[in-house]
Amino acid sequence: MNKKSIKDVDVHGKRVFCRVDFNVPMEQGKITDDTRIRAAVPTIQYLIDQGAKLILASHLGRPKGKVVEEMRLTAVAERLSQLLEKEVTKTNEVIGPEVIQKVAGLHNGDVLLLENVRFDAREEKNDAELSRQFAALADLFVNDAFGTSHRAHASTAGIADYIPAVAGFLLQKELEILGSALQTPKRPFTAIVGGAKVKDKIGVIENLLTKVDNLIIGGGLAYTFIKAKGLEIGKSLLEEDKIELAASYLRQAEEAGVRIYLPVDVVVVDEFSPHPPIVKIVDIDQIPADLEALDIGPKTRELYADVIRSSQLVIWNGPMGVFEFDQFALGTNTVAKALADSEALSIVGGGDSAAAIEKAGLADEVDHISTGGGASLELLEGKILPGVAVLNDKEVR
Ligand SMILES: Nc1ncnc2c1ncn2[C@@H]1O[C@H](COP(=O)(O)OP(=O)(O)O)[C@@H](O)[C@H]1O
Ligand SMILES: O=C(OP(=O)(O)O)[C@H](O)COP(=O)(O)O
Repeated sequence: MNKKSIKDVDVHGKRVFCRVDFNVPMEQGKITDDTRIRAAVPTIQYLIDQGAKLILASHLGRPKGKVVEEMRLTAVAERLSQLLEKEVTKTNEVIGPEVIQKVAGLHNGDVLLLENVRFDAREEKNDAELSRQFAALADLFVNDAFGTSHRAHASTAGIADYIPAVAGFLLQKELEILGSALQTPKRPFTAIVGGAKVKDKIGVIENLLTKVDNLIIGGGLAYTFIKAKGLEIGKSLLEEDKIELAASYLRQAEEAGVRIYLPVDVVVVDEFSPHPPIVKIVDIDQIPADLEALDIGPKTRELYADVIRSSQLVIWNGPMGVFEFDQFALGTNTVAKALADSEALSIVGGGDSAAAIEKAGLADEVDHISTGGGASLELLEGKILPGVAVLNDKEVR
C-alpha cells in the first residue's frame, strides 16, 4: 500500500482522532458479536503504548442524524474497556463543549470515545464544518474503520482535508489481504451476496459481473431478482424501484457468460418472528401472496453448496436468510459450512456474515473474515474507497 500508516508517524503526546468501525450487532442493549471491536484493538493498543491521546469515533446503526437512545455507544465503551483492561471515557455528544473539554483533559495513553457520530446529521453529508470541528480536536487522523471506508463521511473522509491522515493496522491488513486475493483471482471465482441492504448491494452486482464466474444471490436481496424474473414473491423483501435494474443484470450476466444462482425453493412464513405460526418450504414459483420468505430452502442449500465446493476463490457477503432466528439460519449455516469445507480461498465480509460464521463456530475454518461487507464488495469491484483515497501517500525516496 502506498499510503502512510501509524508506523510512519510519531504519535507520542499527539492528539489522535481515530475512526473505527464499532458498528456491532446489538440485541436489547447487548452486543451479540464483538468481532469489530476486537479487530480494532491492535491499532488502539499501539496508539496507547506510543503515548498518544486517543479520540475514538464510530457510528452504530443508521440513526439518520438524530439521537436514538438505543444506538448510543455506551455498551461499546464498556466492552472496549474490558478488552483493553483500561478505562475508556465516553462523551454524551458527538461534538461540542463537552467533547472539547474532555479532549483537553486527556493525558498520554488516555482513551476517549465520542458518541455515535451519526447522531449528527452533518456526518453522513461529509459536511465541511463538522469535518473542521473533528479536525480541530486532533493533530492526526487515523482511519482504521475498514468497514466504513466506502463511505465519504465527515469522520471517514472530510476530516482528512484539515489534518494529516494515515491508515491503522486493520485497514492496512484488510487492503493487503483483499487486494492480493483479487489481483489475479483463482478460478472458478464465486461471489455470494445476501443480506438486506438491497439498495447498497444491488449496485455492486454490475461490476461483479465483469469479475466473477459465478454469482450466488441469497438473503433479502434475492427477491428483487426473483420478481424481475416475473415470479411472485408474496410479502418478501422487495426494492420496487430496482426491479428493472435487476432484470438488466440478469440479461448482462447471460451475455457475459456469468452464471447467476438464485433460490429455487424458500422457507416462507406468515409473521416475521422467531416462531411464526406458519412455516413452509415452497418452490420459488409457489410463494403464496400472503407469506414472506425468510430463508433459502433445502434444494437451494444443496445447489449453493455444490457451487461453493467447485470454486477456487469464494467471497461471501451477507446472510442467506434471517439467521438471527435459529429456525431460519439453515441457509446461512450451510453456506458457512460449505465454505469451511471447500479447498477454495475463502473470504467472508460484513458484520452480519462475520457474526453468522462465528455463531456457526466456523470462524477458524475460513481464510479471512473481513470486517467490511459493503467495503469489501466495493473493493472487489475495483473501486478506490473514499476513506482510503484521503490518506497521505508514502513519500517516494
Ligand atoms: N429473506 C430475508 N428477509 C429479510 N431480511 C433478511 C433476509 N435474509 C437476510 N436478511 C437480513 O439481512 C441482514 C443482514 O444484511 P446486511 O447488513 O446486508 O449483511 P452484512 O452485514 O453481512 O453485509 C440480517 O439481519 C438478516 O436477518
Ligand atoms: O456495517 C457496515 O457495513 P456492512 O453491513 O456492509 O458490513 C458498516 O459499519 C457501514 O455501515 P453503513 O452500511 O450503515 O454505512
